[in-house]
Amino acid sequence: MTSLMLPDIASQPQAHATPLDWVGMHGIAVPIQLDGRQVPAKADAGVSLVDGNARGIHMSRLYLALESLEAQPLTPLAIRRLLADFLTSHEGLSHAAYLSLDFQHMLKRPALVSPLAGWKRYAVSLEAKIADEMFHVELSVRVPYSSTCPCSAALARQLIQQQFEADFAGQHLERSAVLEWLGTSQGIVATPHSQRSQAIVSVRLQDKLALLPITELIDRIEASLGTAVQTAVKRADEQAFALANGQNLMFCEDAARRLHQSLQQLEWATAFKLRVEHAESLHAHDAVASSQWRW
Ligand SMILES: Nc1nc2c(ncn2[C@@H]2O[C@H](COP(=O)(O)OP(=O)(O)OP(=O)(O)O)[C@@H](O)[C@H]2O)c(=O)[nH]1
Repeated sequence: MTSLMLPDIASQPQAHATPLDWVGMHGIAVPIQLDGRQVPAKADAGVSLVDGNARGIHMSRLYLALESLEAQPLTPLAIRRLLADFLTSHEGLSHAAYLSLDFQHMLKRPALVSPLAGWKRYAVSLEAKIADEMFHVELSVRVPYSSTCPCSAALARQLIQQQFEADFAGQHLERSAVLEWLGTSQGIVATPHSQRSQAIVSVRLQDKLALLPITELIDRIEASLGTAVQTAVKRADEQAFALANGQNLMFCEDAARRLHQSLQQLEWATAFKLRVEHAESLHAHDAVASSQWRW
């Protein structure tokens, strides 16, 4: 049997003419090219089905078009061309084309003090579409960081002051005795709580952008939050991290405001939304703040 004789169900007329917003495939395995490396990604690819009389779209045409991602670096232009291919291959059937990509972006990060370095893995997703002949692309990243509660820090300091009063009341202060006291957990009786936190940021990119600013966005987020989680850590690095956290106390509101102000400076972003989640060690629930700009 030749392919000409195979039944083509998708092309058959449809009894109930109802257009559909999105038809396609979810969770396709595709290799993409990032920073000269091949990275495994998961794609959702779809088009609208505006011809309500057509039974179905041509899934294989979308699937095969995705092969272009393997052969070139992932850029906004490459994504735009791919979406244009989706539409060309569905002429008369579709007006809108969609692509989502999920992958992990690996970055090597230096330690704070020691000459060590290690890898960090960031969850990245891209949402792109051509609709009403306009191209839109949104880049989302999930960035872990450390936050120390400012209220908890103040309460701990107060307890240390009270302990100092109790231990040294009425005494002539000996510098060496105070120094020794400062180095004990009987003196420094309380510590503030810290939490591993996450910033989830989505940025709508300018449509003429030549490159995908994934690393730039992650760097911007980590710089504005101040206490990124670490990779390879020796004791000197851990001590530097403790100092950085002590000088960077923040509620989730502080983190969200900092991020908002910093993201507004991005030249290549036309809109953004952000959410920060502080996985509290004080509670079994999280403290969360979110914000958006022109979203
Ligand atoms: N439209 C549609 N196709 C599906 C679905 N599930 C599986 N398929 C299959 O996807 C395969 C590819 O469809 P097409 O792209 O139309 O394949 P084709 O007709 O050989 O390719 P063209 O000649 O390019 O149209 C077919 O074998 C369909 O049966 C579905 O829910 N909808």
